[in-house]
Formats: sequence, C-alpha cells, structure tokens
Amino acid sequence: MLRIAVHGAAGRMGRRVVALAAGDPDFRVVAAIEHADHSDLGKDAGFLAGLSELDVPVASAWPDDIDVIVDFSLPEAVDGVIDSAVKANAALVMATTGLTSEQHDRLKQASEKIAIVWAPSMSLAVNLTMRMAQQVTAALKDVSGGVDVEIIERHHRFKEDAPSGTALKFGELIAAEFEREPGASAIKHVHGREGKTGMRTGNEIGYHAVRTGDNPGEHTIVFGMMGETIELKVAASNRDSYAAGALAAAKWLQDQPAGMYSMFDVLGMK
Ligand SMILES: NC(=O)C1=CN([C@@H]2O[C@H](COP(=O)(O)OP(=O)(O)OC[C@H]3O[C@@H](n4cnc5c(N)ncnc54)[C@H](OP(=O)(O)O)[C@@H]3O)[C@@H](O)[C@H]2O)C=CC1
Ligand SMILES: O=C(O)C1=N[C@H](C(=O)O)C[C@H](O)C1
Repeated sequence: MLRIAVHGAAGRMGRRVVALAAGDPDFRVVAAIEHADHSDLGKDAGFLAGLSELDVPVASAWPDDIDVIVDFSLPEAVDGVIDSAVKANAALVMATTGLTSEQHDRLKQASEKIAIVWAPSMSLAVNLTMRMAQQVTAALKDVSGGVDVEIIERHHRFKEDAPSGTALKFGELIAAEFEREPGASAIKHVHGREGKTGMRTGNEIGYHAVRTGDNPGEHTIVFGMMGETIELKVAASNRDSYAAGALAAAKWLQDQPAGMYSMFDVLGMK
C-alpha cells in the first residue's frame, strides 16, 4: 500500500485526489498538506473531500514516512514541495502549471535523486490528443497553401495562469513538428491579437485563453487551411480524469529509478 501525501489537499483538485485515493486499496492517504495560513487547517481531509472521516487532518507540516507526493497547488508553493519530496526520498507527481523556467530546472535537479512525473495534464484523453496533434501537424505542415495552427483553451474563472500549461505543451509539440527539418523557420508563439496586427504569418501558433464559469478544462487545436479546417477538441466534464491520471502516475513511479518522466511515459506513449 502506497503512503500518499496530497499537497494542495483543500483545493479543487486536491479534494478529488484525496477522494479517489481514499477509495483505492493501493493507497493510504497519510497527509493532506496546505500552507500554514490555510483556513481549512485541522479539518479532516475526508470530510473536505465529501467522504466520511479519514482521520487525516489538513496540516502544514510534512511527515517523513511517505512514498509519494501528489501536488496540485500554485507555483509559489512548488519549491517547498520539491525540497520536501527530496528530504522524504519520496516520488513526486507534479501537476501544478505556470512554473518558471527556474522551477523546471529545480525539478530536473531533484530528479537526479527521486523519480518525478511532471505533466501539465494528467488526463489520458488530453495526452492522446497531443499525440494526434503531432500526427496532424506532420501530415499538414507542407500542404499546398499552408496550415495555420491556433490553440483555444477554455477554463473556469478561478484559474490563475494563462494560457493553460496544456495549451503551451500542445504548442511546444506542434512547433517541434514544424521545426523538425534542418533550416525550417522558427515558430513564433503569439498570445491573443489586438489592433492593426497585419496579416497572419505562416510560421506562428496563436493562443487564446477563455475564462468562464466552472469549466474544468477544454482545448481545441485548429488546423486551418485554404478551403478546409480540422479541429481537434478535448474537453473534461469533471476533474476526475486529472486526479485519476495523477494517481496512475503515482503508482507507476514506484517501479522507476530516479529521473524525470512525463505522462507519455506513464501511459506508454513514447
Ligand atoms: N496537471 C493537471 O492535470 C492539472 C493541473 N492543474 C493545476 O493544478 C493547480 C491547482 O489547481 P486547482 O486545484 O484548481 O487550484 P486551487 O486553487 O483550487 O487549489 C490550490 C491549493 O493550493 C493551495 N496553496 C496555494 N498557495 C499555497 C502555498 N504557498 N503553499 C501551500 N498551498 C498553497 C491553495 O490554498 P488557497 O486556497 O489558500 O490559495 C489551494 O488549497 C493549478 O496550477 C492548475 O493549473 C489543475 C488540473 C489538472
Ligand atoms: O487549472 C485548471 O483547472 C487546469 N489546469 C491545467 C492546465 O493549465 O493545463 C490542466 C487542466 O486543463 C485544468
């Protein structure tokens, strides 16, 4: 049985991770961590997740005896989570988006000591759609008349980063396909458009972030050509695809040596 600590346990995602882990015989929830000023400190993590009592109060101190940490929090909390995972010699599933490049470097350094999965989306459907987007790009990049790629993401009004980490990952993968051949022009990443922008150039990817209501996350990749359009769309109907993916990653990490892994690795999509 894996001893799991959930960081950001009182948040939208943290509560679903606690709920799914508590119902999975492979896990024992041993810690529900929040920052020291959190209004839910001391409350039972099971009650917060809508379950019966788990006897795990939300706390700000990390126990030492944990096998894996699952983090859905905010970038400002992430450095402390990485340090705690290394100190406890625990595997780490890092799901928080909006990290700085220094934080990605820090994760990379930590991965010399512990096994880490970082992915902007833990969802199976999203990761499959990423692979499809790579294939569509490879097939269309030299099409007569050119192909314009735009990424539209929609999320709930509470989301603090834009564009989503998932949209950025889609863009990175698609850009790599365009740039694959030596001498190919570099792709520009254009965030929104306003004013007298001039005509669209062929070597850009556009990003558009929509924030409305309680949308748990939706991404549409538009491949626009002369005369026809393909759209790849993937939409969550609730947060459990992300929580289940994070728990699948937590289990998968137990058999891995120290290193940095992605959901493609977890899902066998390399
Ligand atoms: N990879 C994936 O599949 C997914 C990633 N995400 C990402 O996960 C993150 C969390 O999303 P969500 O659950 O919706 O956000 P929430 O704001 O609901 O939850 C974040 C939790 O972390 C807490 N927190 C904030 N600052 C700190 C801190 N300094 N130390 C410790 N805890 C802190 C928050 O506390 P407080 O309420 O006091 O701010 C809150 O309880 C986001 O980055 C989001 O983009 C989300 C879904 C899927
Ligand atoms: O904040 C969210 O909700 C989500 N964030 C992730 C992202 O930024 O890509 C993943 C998912 O789309 C939900």
